[in-house]
Amino acid sequence: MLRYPFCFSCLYFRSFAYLTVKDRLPTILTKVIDTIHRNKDKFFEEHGEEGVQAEKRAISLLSKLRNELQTDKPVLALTDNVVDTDMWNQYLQRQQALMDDNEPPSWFKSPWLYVECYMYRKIQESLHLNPPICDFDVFKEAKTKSFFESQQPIMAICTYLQELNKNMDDLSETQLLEHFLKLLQVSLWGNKCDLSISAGQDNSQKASPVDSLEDLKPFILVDDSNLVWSVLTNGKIPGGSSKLQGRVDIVLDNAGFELVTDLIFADFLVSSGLASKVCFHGKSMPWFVSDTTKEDFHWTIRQTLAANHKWMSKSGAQWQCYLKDGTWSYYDHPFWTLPHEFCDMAADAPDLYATLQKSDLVFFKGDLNYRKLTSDRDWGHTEPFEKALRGFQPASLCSLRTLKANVQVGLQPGQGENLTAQEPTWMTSGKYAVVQFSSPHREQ
Ligand SMILES: O=P(O)(O)OC[C@H]1O[C@](O)(CO)[C@@H](O)[C@@H]1O
Ligand SMILES: [Mn+2]
Repeated sequence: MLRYPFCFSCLYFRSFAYLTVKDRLPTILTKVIDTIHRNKDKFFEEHGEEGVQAEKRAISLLSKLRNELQTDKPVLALTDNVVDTDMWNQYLQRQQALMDDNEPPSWFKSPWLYVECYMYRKIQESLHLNPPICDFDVFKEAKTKSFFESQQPIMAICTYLQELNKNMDDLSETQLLEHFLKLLQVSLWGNKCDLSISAGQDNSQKASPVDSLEDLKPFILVDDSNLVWSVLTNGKIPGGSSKLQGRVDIVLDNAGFELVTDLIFADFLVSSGLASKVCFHGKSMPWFVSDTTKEDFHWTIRQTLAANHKWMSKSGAQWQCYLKDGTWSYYDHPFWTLPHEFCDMAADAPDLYATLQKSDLVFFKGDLNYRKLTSDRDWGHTEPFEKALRGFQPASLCSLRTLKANVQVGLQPGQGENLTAQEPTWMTSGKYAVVQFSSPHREQ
């Protein structure tokens, strides 16, 4: 039987996992409680006294949750009876079976990935159990703020895109490749701007993204962009003129600036003819503070369209058209907000796996997706990406991720050790990134 490294958990005092659960998660919960409380008047206006009672009950459930987390109590089964409740409760059973001495899984004695996802799902449960306010997005304010705080760089990349679109037909293949690499990297570095690593603090993009790409290049630890380009050009080396014109999927991460960079990249893929169709995948509930929901996705496009800036507004209008005519589509699937590693997808969400199999290339944005791709385990840094995927290969795939958790595979011998010696926090600071590719069609 194959043996895999251990999952990260909070058992190791001072580990990043431990500090996240001990410090960052309670801070996020406190902010959630505060947000719900500050919206009391809104709940009253919308639902009368029932809304106020719902607000009180939700806060009391969340305070209880924070206390259970901080005192390492057992993780409890969910009781809200919605579409994914059974999946969560079955997963708890699975965790229980893995525990030594038949102890119940608890906050600090379970895999980090599991308890972190569980906290976000429990926030949702506290709202589900209080129906008048069950659709309230506790992170909406933070996501909106991050979008508005990034207006300058958003204008800059929309202008870049529209200038490029005007001249698209005259570009040589080499020029096309250059623009492809730039916009891929803009989308990559857009992942710096998540609000979970900063426990909800402002983390928005301030500088113009295209200008800083050259300076950021040394921080890309694995760069498989050429392999991604090969897929999009049917394996032809620059100089040929073949374009794939196939289907690209983007498994989204954060709303705000990062989402705009993904939309820009998707626009480029379609307007250049490299892809004929883009399918976006988002979360079906508020998740890890800044992750994109269906509401965030459409809100962002509407805001871009309504902006008082010619090129932003033109971009937003184009994106609306792509959605209307089916060139772009948005999907959410409950699997993205389960705690499962992606190698479980084929068995636990076969419909989603089959959907991804129809794609020619799937981008996975962000750190959490990387943790799920690699099962959040303590792999050696030189282990091949394919090995860490543990059979998850629905299609050619590429992770675009800035490092914010201590898993990283596919490095050169000595690369990880050198980084650790120079900069002990290289895996969690968000300063480094990877463009990491894997394909079922690739010779290993
Ligand atoms: O938005 P991303 O890139 O998935 O990052 C989510 C963050 O949450 C974490 O799971 C830690 O809370 C890290 O992995 C990462 O910092
Ligand atoms: Mn995120």
